[in-house]
Amino acid sequence: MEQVEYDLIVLGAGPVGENAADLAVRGGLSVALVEHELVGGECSYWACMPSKALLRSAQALRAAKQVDGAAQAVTGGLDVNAVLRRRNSFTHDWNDDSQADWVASAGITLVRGFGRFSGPRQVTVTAPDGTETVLTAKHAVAVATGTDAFIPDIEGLRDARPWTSREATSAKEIPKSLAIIGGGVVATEMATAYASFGTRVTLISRGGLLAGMEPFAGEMVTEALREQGTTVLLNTETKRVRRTDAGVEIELGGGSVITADEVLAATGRSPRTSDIGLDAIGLKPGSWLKTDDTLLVEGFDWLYAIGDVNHRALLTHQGKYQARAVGELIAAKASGAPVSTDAWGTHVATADHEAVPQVTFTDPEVASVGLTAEAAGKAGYTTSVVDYELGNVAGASLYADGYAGKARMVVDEERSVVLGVTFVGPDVSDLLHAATIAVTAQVPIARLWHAVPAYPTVSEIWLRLLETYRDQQSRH
Ligand SMILES: Cc1cc2nc3c(=O)[nH]c(=O)nc-3n(C[C@H](O)[C@H](O)[C@H](O)COP(=O)(O)OP(=O)(O)OC[C@H]3O[C@@H](n4cnc5c(N)ncnc54)[C@H](O)[C@@H]3O)c2cc1C
Ligand SMILES: NC(=O)c1ccc[n+]([C@@H]2O[C@H](COP(=O)([O-])OP(=O)(O)OC[C@H]3O[C@@H](n4cnc5c(N)ncnc54)[C@H](O)[C@@H]3O)[C@@H](O)[C@H]2O)c1
Repeated sequence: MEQVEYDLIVLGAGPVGENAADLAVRGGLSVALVEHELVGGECSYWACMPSKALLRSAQALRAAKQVDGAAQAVTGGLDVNAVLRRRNSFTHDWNDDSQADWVASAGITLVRGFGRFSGPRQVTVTAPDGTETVLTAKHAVAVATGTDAFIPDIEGLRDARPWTSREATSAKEIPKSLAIIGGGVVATEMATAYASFGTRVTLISRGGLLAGMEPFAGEMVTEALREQGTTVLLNTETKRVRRTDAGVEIELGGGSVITADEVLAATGRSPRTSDIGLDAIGLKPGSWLKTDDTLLVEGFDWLYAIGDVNHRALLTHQGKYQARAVGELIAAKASGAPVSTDAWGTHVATADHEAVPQVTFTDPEVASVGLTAEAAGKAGYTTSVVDYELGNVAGASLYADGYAGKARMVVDEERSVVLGVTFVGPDVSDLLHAATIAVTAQVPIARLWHAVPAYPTVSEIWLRLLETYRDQQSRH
């Protein structure tokens, strides 16, 4: 059995593990990056990239159809085979050579195989041919193993071999009908994509859609999905699922039965920690790895958890943000350089708490950052809520005929700063970063008036929100 020592071991080469390894190498450390599937992780091959590729073509088609003059040039429908071909180009046909080449060029040692803790600071990697290598970490181990799809305990569901996000994002053939259980981001995005391919989609949510976001986001997406031909069943329990010769049969709470070729379980995620030897270091297998803001796992001074597996914010960009903090922190600690761990310091992931941006790529898109009005109230802030119809902005009316959308800004009255912003509308995703800067930098409202949006862009929504806020204030 081979034994090797590195300054840092990173377990899992998804986007988050890759980034942590890169930053640590840049800080002068030797790093082993352990991966048992594809370098690039879920995001590159079965999540962000293929899902967005599946959505983009229909979005472009819709955008052209919404502009008189361009609409006349749209004489055909979506070419689904071309969409799948384009998706395959983003996943490199599920081949990770280019990412493995990047890892090597970055000076990181890629160790192919399945890693498990075999003791403190020690990871044993079982290679595909069964050989074992024991890796020892001089300074730290960072767990970046991500998540699997969570399949709930619905009678018959597991036996019915449901699709998860993996099958939905990598499908080579498009089913004629698809039932989706769940009302979150995966459910709404995949309903949007498959409906655009002509699949008969039935979405079954036990509540509303997009819980945790501003309520109008879920309401507008529900309405849009229905207009796009999806059957959206809200407040509906899934009682039983059964695979038949023809596909699947799904019994709902009220006793009615729906049938479909496939069923997609879009019901959340579970941490990939059940088989990584957590018991060898005194932790419970299968648990989320809870961390402090330096991403150290509670009770350890050498064990970090980054990305999805720590359950702080299950998003690639947020995990990469954590990875940068951790890679630089471990390198700084190893060299005796100063560390910066106060709130908003270099080596902490402060933004995870109240400044997380997210885009849901439905049509309309939902782009949000920070706290919703409800979350801000629960957190004890005294707030004002400012709403504006996006379609009334001159830039939006030029952008698309009949542009319909909505924006909300949540203001902290005590500090006069923005706590959260939500945009719902066609192609609003790139409006989001200005909002993220306003929220993270805690830009005072008085100064925001000096950030002048160019006329006539959709960004003028900022001016409208400020004017509306001013008018609301003057009425009080
Ligand atoms: C359908 C879908 C769409 C999404 N779209 C977006 C989006 O548009 N934007 C966004 O920000 N987020 C999106 N997400 C979330 C995003 O995919 C995750 O937040 C991100 O992949 C987390 O990165 P990670 O590196 O923590 O984990 P992962 O990407 O899951 O990578 C973990 C890696 O660790 C490896 N690994 C695990 N255990 C071991 C082991 N024991 N030994 C060796 N290797 C191991 C795995 O093989 C994997 O390669 C989406 C998720 C889904 C499901
Ligand atoms: N564009 C993006 O940024 C993007 C896209 C997709 C996924 N993601 C990330 O991936 C993660 C996973 O997405 P997701 O949609 O799977 O999770 P989610 O947490 O967003 O939604 C899960 C849904 O499943 C439902 N559900 C859970 N258990 C159930 C049960 N027993 N019966 C019926 N319904 C049940 C919930 O009510 C909820 O509607 C999210 O946290 C998200 O951040 C991000």
